[in-house]
Amino acid sequence: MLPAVPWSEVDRRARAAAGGPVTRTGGDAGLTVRGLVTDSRRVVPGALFACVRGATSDGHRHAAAAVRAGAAALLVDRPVAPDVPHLRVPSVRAQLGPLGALLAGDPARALRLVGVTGSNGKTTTSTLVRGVLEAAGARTGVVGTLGATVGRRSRGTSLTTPEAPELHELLRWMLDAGALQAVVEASSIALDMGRIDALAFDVAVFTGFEEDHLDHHGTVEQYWASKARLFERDRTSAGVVVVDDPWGRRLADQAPVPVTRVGAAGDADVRVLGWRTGVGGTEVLLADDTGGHRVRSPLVGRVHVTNLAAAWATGRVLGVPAPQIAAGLAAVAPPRGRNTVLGGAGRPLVVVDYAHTPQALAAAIATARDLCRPGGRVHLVLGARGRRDRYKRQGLGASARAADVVWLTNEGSHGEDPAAIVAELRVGLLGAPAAVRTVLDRRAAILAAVRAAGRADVVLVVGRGHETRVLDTTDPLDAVHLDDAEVANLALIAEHGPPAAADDDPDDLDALADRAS
Ligand SMILES: CC(=O)N[C@H]1[C@@H](OP(=O)(O)OP(=O)(O)OC[C@H]2O[C@@H](n3ccc(=O)[nH]c3=O)[C@H](O)[C@@H]2O)O[C@H](CO)[C@@H](O)[C@@H]1O[C@H](C)C(=O)N[C@@H](C)C(=O)N[C@H](CCC(=O)O)C(=O)O
Repeated sequence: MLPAVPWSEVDRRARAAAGGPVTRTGGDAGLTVRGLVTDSRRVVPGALFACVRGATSDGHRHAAAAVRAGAAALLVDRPVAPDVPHLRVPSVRAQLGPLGALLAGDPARALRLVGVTGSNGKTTTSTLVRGVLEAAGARTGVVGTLGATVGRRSRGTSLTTPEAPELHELLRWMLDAGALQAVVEASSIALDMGRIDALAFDVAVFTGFEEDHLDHHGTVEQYWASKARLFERDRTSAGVVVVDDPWGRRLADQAPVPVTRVGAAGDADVRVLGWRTGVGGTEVLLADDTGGHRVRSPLVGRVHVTNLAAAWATGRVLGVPAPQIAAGLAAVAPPRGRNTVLGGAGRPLVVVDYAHTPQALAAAIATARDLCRPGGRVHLVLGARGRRDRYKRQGLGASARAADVVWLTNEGSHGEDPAAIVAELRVGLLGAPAAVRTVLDRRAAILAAVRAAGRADVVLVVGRGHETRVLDTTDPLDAVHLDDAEVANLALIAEHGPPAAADDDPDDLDALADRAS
């Protein structure tokens, strides 16, 4: 249960955080508020309702509804309901972190915190870091794209990084459940919009970078700058940075906090010396200041090599002994929709992955190629989400050229014409050696790919990963259930029968070729 906080205390915290004048109106000495809410449809009696100006709506317009739902007071930047106790501040959004923390009882002060950012690999790395910290004996919560978890309890979230009040409430929930530590996925948009304000991380992790979310950030430089903010002194004490791309290298060079460099480069502090991956998992050979280490993980795919190395480095920075880190990494099960491997046992393999950027797609195709049996082909089921980051589509098509057969399909058009989205993907595929087919119905596309695949082949279904809802209109209420892994499993059974009893697949790491980094 969230604490009841005196109105005067809210006023004091708001003044400390504000960059300009704060005016308190109404509210007698006995007034308390419980919980900070930014959506009028979620107000509970006694809450403080923050009127946030957004891109499509303005919370000030919903203040009356919030009061009707029982809001005890309002946080505003212009007067809207003079009779209701309110605090007027220069920026409501800028107060969400400080006041969200206060109204959740400042849980972050009692938790050791790790923040994870990067274009790809945030979810996997967060899950791995949690595994490392739990192996060291302390209960650890995690919040990110897959929701929030502590112990065996989970809660759904609608954003990768929730709005600050929800995030602080989740940290309170974790603390109350006995957590001593928490791992927070920090998206660039969240960093930009202040969703992780009022959190001081012990370690900030950067998993890598490629162009994304330019609809929001405008330029790549701005996108990088948003991520780099996590490495400022007021946000973290230390950094762990994958330096395999120039943006990571630049971050490691410019960060004002001590940084542990991770990657294949000779000057990396945690250096990847070699790796191999297959259906049985991934093995990475690392070197750090304590010597060489062999890390084994059930996660499948080359993209996880640096995720594992970054989680290793985070454990080291937090003082976890090497054997416990290795045990923790070995015990973490693959997160849902991150190179989830289905099939095998006499049937083609199907890999379901979240890859939705050109580089992530290229890496996913390379992993699918690693998993093919001799002579096997890669069938790629590819779409692109409507009404978001349209500039990525031709790049996705270009990466798809590395597949043998490409099944272009719908990935949730959000009101756009699915055929027009596919046409834009096709531009990147012009002249490609790959055979390209279009099946707009996503279920039918997955089924067709699985039907066409031989025993040595791999069907790679990308874009949605763990997601189970798909939307083809602009009204979120029209979203329907669609789970790529579920469809692929049904297709495997329909086309190739149930798994054979004797599994003669090469699911032993020793059967796999070594790679030198
Ligand atoms: C760009 C962005 O992040 N937008 C978020 C932002 O929307 P917005 O500013 O347009 O808000 P708005 O809809 O205009 O509403 C303004 C205010 O009025 C309130 N309201 C609105 C209607 C109503 O009836 N009552 C009411 O009180 C809203 O709750 C809000 O506080 O505030 C909303 C409420 O919190 C968010 O749902 C919305 O996320 C949208 C849905 C979104 O899709 N965001 C994505 C792009 C995002 O943040 N993704 C990142 C990155 C993921 C990754 O790593 O790839 C993430 O962290 O999830």
